[in-house]
Amino acid sequence: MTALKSPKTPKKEVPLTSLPKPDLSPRSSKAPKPSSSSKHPRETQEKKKTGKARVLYWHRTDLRLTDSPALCKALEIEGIESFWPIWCFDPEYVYKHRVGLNRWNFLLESMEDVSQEYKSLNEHQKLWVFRGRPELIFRKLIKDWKVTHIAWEKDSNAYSKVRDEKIIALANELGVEVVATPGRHLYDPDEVIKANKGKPTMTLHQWQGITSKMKGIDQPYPTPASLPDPGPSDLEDHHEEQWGKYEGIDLNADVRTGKDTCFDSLTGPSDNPFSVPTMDQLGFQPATTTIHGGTNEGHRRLDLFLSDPEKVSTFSKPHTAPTALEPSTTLLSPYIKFGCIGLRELWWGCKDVVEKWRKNGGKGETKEPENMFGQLEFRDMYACAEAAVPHFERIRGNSVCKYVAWALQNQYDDNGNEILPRPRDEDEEAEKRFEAWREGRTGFPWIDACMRQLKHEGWIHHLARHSVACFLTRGQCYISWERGMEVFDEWLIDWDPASNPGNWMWLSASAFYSQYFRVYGLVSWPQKTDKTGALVRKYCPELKDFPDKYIYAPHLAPAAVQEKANCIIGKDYPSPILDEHVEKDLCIARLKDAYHLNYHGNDEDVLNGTAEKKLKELHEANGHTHTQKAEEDEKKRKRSGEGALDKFIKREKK
Ligand SMILES: Cc1cc2nc3c(=O)[nH]c(=O)nc-3n(C[C@H](O)[C@H](O)[C@H](O)COP(=O)(O)OP(=O)(O)OC[C@H]3O[C@@H](n4cnc5c(N)ncnc54)[C@H](O)[C@@H]3O)c2cc1C
Repeated sequence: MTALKSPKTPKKEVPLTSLPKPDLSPRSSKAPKPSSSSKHPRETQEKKKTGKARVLYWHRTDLRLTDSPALCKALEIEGIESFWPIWCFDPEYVYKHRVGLNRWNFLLESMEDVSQEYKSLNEHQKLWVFRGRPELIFRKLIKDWKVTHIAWEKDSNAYSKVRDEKIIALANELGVEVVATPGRHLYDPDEVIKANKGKPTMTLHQWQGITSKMKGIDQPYPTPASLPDPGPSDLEDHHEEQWGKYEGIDLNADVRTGKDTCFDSLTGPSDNPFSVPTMDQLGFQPATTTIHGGTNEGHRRLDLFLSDPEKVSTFSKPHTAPTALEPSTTLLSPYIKFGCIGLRELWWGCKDVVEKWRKNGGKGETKEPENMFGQLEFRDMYACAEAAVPHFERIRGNSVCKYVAWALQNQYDDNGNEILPRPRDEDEEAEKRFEAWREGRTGFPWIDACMRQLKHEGWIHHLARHSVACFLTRGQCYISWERGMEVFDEWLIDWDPASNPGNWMWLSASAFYSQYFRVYGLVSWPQKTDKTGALVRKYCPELKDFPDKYIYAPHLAPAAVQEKANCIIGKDYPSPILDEHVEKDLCIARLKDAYHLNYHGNDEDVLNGTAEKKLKELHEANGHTHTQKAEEDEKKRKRSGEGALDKFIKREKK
């Protein structure tokens, strides 16, 4: 294990009242290795019958030991006799959520890493991994292991709340104490929403106003330097329950190998019980990403960022480069998503560095929202919106989402449930555009490179996310943001239930942002940070020999240039699927209509279909349909004596 600096000495003293006493110290003090003469846990327990609490610490998206308020709170429980850090591999997650191979891989690596961290504190410890539905597992463990407390890091998003409620109900039924502690955000979203009178925070300014009246952000919490022993680990599995039973559709079927053994038994293979499953056991093919999970890798990246005071102090998100081959931002999002690093470590680490930089006369310090603090605040702002808005992840029923008559919107049955698997939409053209976008073959190299990078790596730069999301929705394709979000749900390693829908609503000008007329250019935008098209050459290798001049618009290259580059557009690389400028104008016009009618996802007219009808009528009346637009363009061209492609070439020459 690498010795890591603590960003700041914690000011918070954690009272250590429990017996045996876990040692909580800052991460910088490397955990002592257990001596080779350590006794077997059961033997040790015989001698120390001092305590009576038997605690399960349930890891979810907090795969770290550092800066964990929830873990600290769990270790403070009075009189701990046995302590098991556990993980439940839930079939609902494995089958019901779209999760790409890169995120699976990252998760398993992070679980393995945290398990090793536990081992380094106490040789009898590890991450105890179970395979099955948490409510069944907890029932069994409470009975068989005589558990008295269940502790976890509380999250406020809709997914977690449903899961938490089940376990809380079970604990109440069986007389077990629950210790759920927030820690995934700078401020507990539930508290912020309460302070905002139950309303979501829809601007950063609003979030800042509310939190400025709350207690300041906690300092990083200390890392345990020792850990109580686990209790007995025998657990009879008579297959009395179908631990991994799942009857819905397997949304990850397309990335499976056809054989999955993860849920064959509650505790995993008999020769390695409670172990972290492998990709193979989960039935998955290998991942493709170069981004690796783990609290150690997360801290290495964090330390690297903090070791550059100028970079930290002058960080300005709009000035980072989406075209860079090496990430020009921190690439900490996957580690934040899986809780491999603590948020307070990053926040106070940056505060410390910036303060020193200032004292040393550093110049050019950036301010919120573009600096690092602003980035983390945006994350909290979305969490406080998601937790307060039912159906935040879709249009229908979502009170903050403007209604636009997008193509390929989610379909619902009479009971309001989404129809899955999704029937192919009647709008063939939109389906084709969507597939081309997803697969990175739109004929616009910047979009295609970003989408191919996303699929391959599970991460792309924030402004690359802007580009592809804008293109798919209000920029050119006029396709529902729900469809784009779903692809991100699957492919992003850093997928977050608040940040993903929140940012998709932002980019489609459905909420948080309203300047729908500002659209990213498919050539001009990437050219701002890289005229050579390095990212395109990497992810669209068929274009690698095009001269810089045509790298973002190879369809404009003369035939001789295409031949020389060994890539004929329309044969070796697709022709553009649409006319960038015509579609942009149409999209802006339709968004203007939608803003005029100003419907939201929970309006009665949206729920009963009237809004869509009214909007389409308005588009028709205003001349905002493809046919009307084509006729109008044709007339204009005839008047000016222009050929169909002339304007592209002129634009290119400018
Ligand atoms: C359409 C779209 C979808 C997105 N989906 C997600 C998602 O599912 N999960 C996710 O973590 N981020 C999402 N983002 C936000 C942002 O793109 C990523 O957080 C960022 O690119 C991660 O890279 P980084 O760690 O290098 O970021 P940095 O610039 O180094 O920022 C540091 C941290 O700040 C937070 N952050 C920065 N910008 C945002 C933002 N706009 N919204 C929320 N948090 C932010 C992240 O935790 C990030 O790790 C999305 C953005 C867009 C446009």
